[in-house]
This record gives sequence, structure tokens and C-alpha cells, in this order.
Amino acid sequence: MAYTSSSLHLHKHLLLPKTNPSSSYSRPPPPSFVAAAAKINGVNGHSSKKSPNGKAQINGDGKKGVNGSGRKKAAAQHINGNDRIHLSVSTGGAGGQDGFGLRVAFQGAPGAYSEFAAKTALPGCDTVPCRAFADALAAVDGGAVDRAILPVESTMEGTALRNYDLLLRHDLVVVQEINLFVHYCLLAMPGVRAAEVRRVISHPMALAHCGRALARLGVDREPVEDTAGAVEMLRSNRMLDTAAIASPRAADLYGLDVLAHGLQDESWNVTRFLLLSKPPSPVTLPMDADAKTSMVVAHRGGSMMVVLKVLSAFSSRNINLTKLEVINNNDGGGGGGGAAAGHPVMILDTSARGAPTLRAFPHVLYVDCEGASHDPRVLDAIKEIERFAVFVRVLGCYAADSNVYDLQ
Ligand SMILES: O=C(O)C(=O)C[C@]1(C(=O)O)C=C[C@@H](O)C=C1
Repeated sequence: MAYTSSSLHLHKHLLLPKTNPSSSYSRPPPPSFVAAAAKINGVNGHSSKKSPNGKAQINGDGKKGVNGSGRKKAAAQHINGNDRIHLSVSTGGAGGQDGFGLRVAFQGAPGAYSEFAAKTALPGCDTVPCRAFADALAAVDGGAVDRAILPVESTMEGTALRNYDLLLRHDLVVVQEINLFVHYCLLAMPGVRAAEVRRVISHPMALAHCGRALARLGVDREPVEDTAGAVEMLRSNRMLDTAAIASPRAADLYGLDVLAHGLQDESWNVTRFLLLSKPPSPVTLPMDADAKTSMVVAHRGGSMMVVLKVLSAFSSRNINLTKLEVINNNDGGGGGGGAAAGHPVMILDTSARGAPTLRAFPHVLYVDCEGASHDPRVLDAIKEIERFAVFVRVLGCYAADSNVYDLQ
């Protein structure tokens, strides 16, 4: 394989016991999000539509969003042993930032998981639907919106390499992280029975996460841009032999029936999202926050030796890592591993004077560590790494959030 990735996932939430969240399922109240009416490149225009069932307002009038009522968080308060996930109602945004007046671009139609992640991070924000993640990032880069939200890894699939590729090509900083519990439901037009379903459409990640359930159903699978977009397509074309995999909220939003809950192959299915902004970071770390710093390290090869050196740079300063992903492109041939399969990782170098330049690196590490980027220990560790690395770019410093938010 020409382009490989191996990771050491050290997220606290990944160490949580596998409880069965679907057993505590309760139908959520309809969301009350308002998607901003911004028209930016690639925006799919979903925002200007009223919700089909009239329950939720996706009215595109550009007014401020309303706090998503019924928002819960499954707080991962105990990460060891067999403790259960503790459910509690959250009143503020993750990290305490409410986001009123901010416009956040996400990929997909209203009701996509990314939109829920944005509203969880910043409950007061206006969400701006975009056709593709690239459009969402371009929107924040170009100043059309204030933030973009990007899923970067999931407990079932590991790092979303394609989205990292996108992130690294832009001059954006990570300002917040958010972990979202992803419940998948099978949705169909009202009255359609499971036995009538011949085909299931959804985002490729959702189809992959529900592989076993779909095999049991013996249906055809068809990837589309996003989960909520699949629901919208189903609804607007009145497809009676097709179901969509999406969230229970999307069912409410578009007035579809839920044929099955908890379709994911693993009951513990969490996606980590990053909220991105143009630099410098507009978010001030709260004094009492545990900080996290994300960076990308490009090196000359010999990954395992480099990994040891990176680990030593941090461990000698008593700094914990929460992510270490090794990306290698050895021969330039084909191979799996993401959008950049067979290609070096392209990283925008923002360190040089003058215009930032896009540079190609075949050997790269994605590293997240505990501690702020201005912490002298972290600064020293980075300085040490810079002695043997080709290039280091800090992607952002933000409040660590080990909670897992559950939006049902
Ligand atoms: O399609 C959506 O609803 C999304 O928000 C995208 C996305 C992803 O890209 O991973 C987000 C979370 C789920 O894992 C499934 C799909």
C-alpha cells in the first residue's frame, strides 16, 4: 500500500465502556435550528426551504439561531472500569461559548450530523449548509462565514484522512473540539414498511458504519453527499422503495418514519468534530480550561524512529498525547488510506514570510497533545521536534472537551 496510516488513538472517549445507548432511546423534540440564508459557493440552497413537516424552522431568513432545545450530553465523566455514561442536560455550549452572531458552515443539508455538532458547540450560531466539506472550509477561508465544522475521526473508522487533507491545505486554526454520539436510524416515507425497502442511501461513512445491518436487510447501497441530503432526496422524490440512514432529528425535520433505531454496527459510535476559524484564533482559552494543541509534523522518513523521538520529546516533559497518526507515502503508487492515496500530504506552509505556500510531504504525523501551545513545556517539545523534523505546523490550541454529546 503506497499511502498508509496507522494511529494510536488515545482519546478518553475511546476508552469508555461499550454501553448500549440505544437502550435509553427517547424520541427527541423537534430541533429549532435556523439555518442562515447565506449564499456562498457550493451552498446547496437547502437553507431556503421550510421543513417538510412544518415542525422545525429551516427558514433561511437569516435570523439568529435558536438554542437547540432538548440538547443532551452524555458526559463521559468516568473513563475507566465499567462505569456507565452519565446523562445530564447541558445548558451552555461546549466550552461555554454560545456563538450568537456567528455563522458556521457545515457540509450537508439541514439535519446533518455536522450541523448538530455545530449547534452543540455553539448553540446560538446560525448554521450555513454547504454542498461539500471543501466548500465549508473555503467559506470560512474566504470570510463568508465565521467558522466551519469538520468531522476528523470516528471510533469506528479512525481518522477521516480526506478531511485532514482538506484542513491542511487551508490557513485555518482549530478553535474547539466536539465529540458527538452518532445514532443511525433507517428512515422511509410515511407508510413504507421495512420489507418494501430495496435500496438504502446515505453518506458513505454512515453506510460503512451500518454495514452489518444493511447486509442483514439485503438491500442495495448508494452513497450520497450527506445523511440529511439523503433524507431530503427521498422526500422530494417520494421514493417508496428506498430508505435513508440519518439521525432521528432528520426524521422529525423532514417528516419521515423511523423504521429502525441504532443501526450502527458498534453501539459505541462517536465522531469527533473540529471547529475551524481564520487565524489568529478568536477564542480565548478559559483560565480553568484544560488545553489541547493539535499539530502536523512532516519528516524525512523512518517513521518508527521519528515516532519514538516525538514520544520522547513529550514524555520527557510529562506531556500526554491524545492522538498520534502516522501517514506514509512510500512509492507514489496507488493504495488505500484516503483522498490522497498515492500522493504526498499537501500542507499549507504559513510560517514563511510572504504568501503561504502549499508544500508536499510524503511522511507526516498528526499529533494532539495536552497543554496549550504557549505553555513553555509544549513550546520546548515542539522546538525539540523541529530539530529533526522537516516542518511543524501548529493547527490550533483549544479547550479539551472529553464529553460525548448525545443529541437524541
Ligand atoms: O452526513 C452527515 O450527516 C455528516 O455530518 C457527515 C458525517 C461524516 O462525514 O462522517 C458525520 C458524522 C457521521 O459519522 C456521518 C457522516
